[in-house]
Amino acid sequence: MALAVGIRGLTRSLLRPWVRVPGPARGRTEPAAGGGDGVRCFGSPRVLVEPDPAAGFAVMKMRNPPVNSLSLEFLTELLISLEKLESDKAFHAIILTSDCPGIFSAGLDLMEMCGRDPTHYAEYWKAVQELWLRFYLSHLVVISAINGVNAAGGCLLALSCDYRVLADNPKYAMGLNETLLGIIAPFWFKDTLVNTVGHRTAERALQLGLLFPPAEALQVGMVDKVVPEDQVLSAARSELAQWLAIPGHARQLTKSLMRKPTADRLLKERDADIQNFVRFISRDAIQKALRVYLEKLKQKKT
Ligand SMILES: CCCC/C=C\CC(=O)SCCNC(=O)CCNC(=O)[C@H](O)C(C)(C)COP(=O)(O)OP(=O)(O)OC[C@H]1O[C@@H](n2cnc3c(N)ncnc32)[C@H](O)[C@@H]1OP(=O)(O)O
Repeated sequence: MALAVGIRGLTRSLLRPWVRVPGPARGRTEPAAGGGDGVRCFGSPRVLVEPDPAAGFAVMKMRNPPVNSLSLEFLTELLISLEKLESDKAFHAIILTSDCPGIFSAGLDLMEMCGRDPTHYAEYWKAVQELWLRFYLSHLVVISAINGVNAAGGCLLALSCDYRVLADNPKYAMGLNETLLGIIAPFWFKDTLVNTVGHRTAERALQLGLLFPPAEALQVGMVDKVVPEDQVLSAARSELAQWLAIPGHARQLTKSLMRKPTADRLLKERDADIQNFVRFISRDAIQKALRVYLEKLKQKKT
């Protein structure tokens, strides 16, 4: 099986980088995230970036409606946006949020894991790994402004940030709910959760597939702050000030010191992890479980 799917090659083949933002924001000069004037938003079809270079950060808005499920194209666009900001010395931080009302992310795109062939599963999983590694180890400060429900792979993305602000709405539960789908969070999802909430809470949360409403998410340490819904972005911006006041090299090296051992575990076994995923997801019983789950999501509407 061809496992060496290069994400950089993939991004080049899939996307024209930095296409103008489609829809209402196309070609428009919007107020920058931090309030500066005249800075152009940029991005790709599924990721809108509102830069505020004067303040040193950008707001990255996920907009893959209806539920910001992490499809291969969407993962690729998120990676391109991150790379672009990381390679520009004007930016020291990102605020990651959602442009889909009430939804931060529904997690990995089930359509990418259902009824496809092993080569596709391998390519998809490599992109999921890459997204986690790049966000988890980013030299930028990454703060998530979680403005909606946030399941499984979406929760992993938020857990990879340096700080999490969650909107105080009881509907906005978040967690790694994989077991509810009959699947298993991989070891690096587990490690990221353990590093955030501790072993006992993670063990219970992972086995039961718990999605924590805001008050509980705060209590177990899954998020750092819960604020009224209309203050999520401003709270993230205020928090950023403290992080940006620290000498950058000292903060970055400390982040790496804390996170590298966890990332190295995956880096050492990356291909084996892909093969495990492909074997697991290709099993008839797992495919059936995912189809049943998808069907339940659809039936919920009727
Ligand atoms: C070894 C494997 C390891 C894998 C590791 C991680 C796995 C994951 O991340 S799996 C994904 C887990 N996610 C979930 O369990 C969330 C599922 N979704 C929901 O609970 C709801 O959709 C949500 C609460 C997010 C939003 O609810 P609504 O606003 O009521 O929207 P709908 O439920 O009607 O959804 C709209 C539309 O989107 C489709 N959908 C939802 N989630 C996903 C998804 N993760 N992937 C693909 N598609 C998704 C849903 O079926 C609806 O489709 P249509 O009926 O065609 O409109």
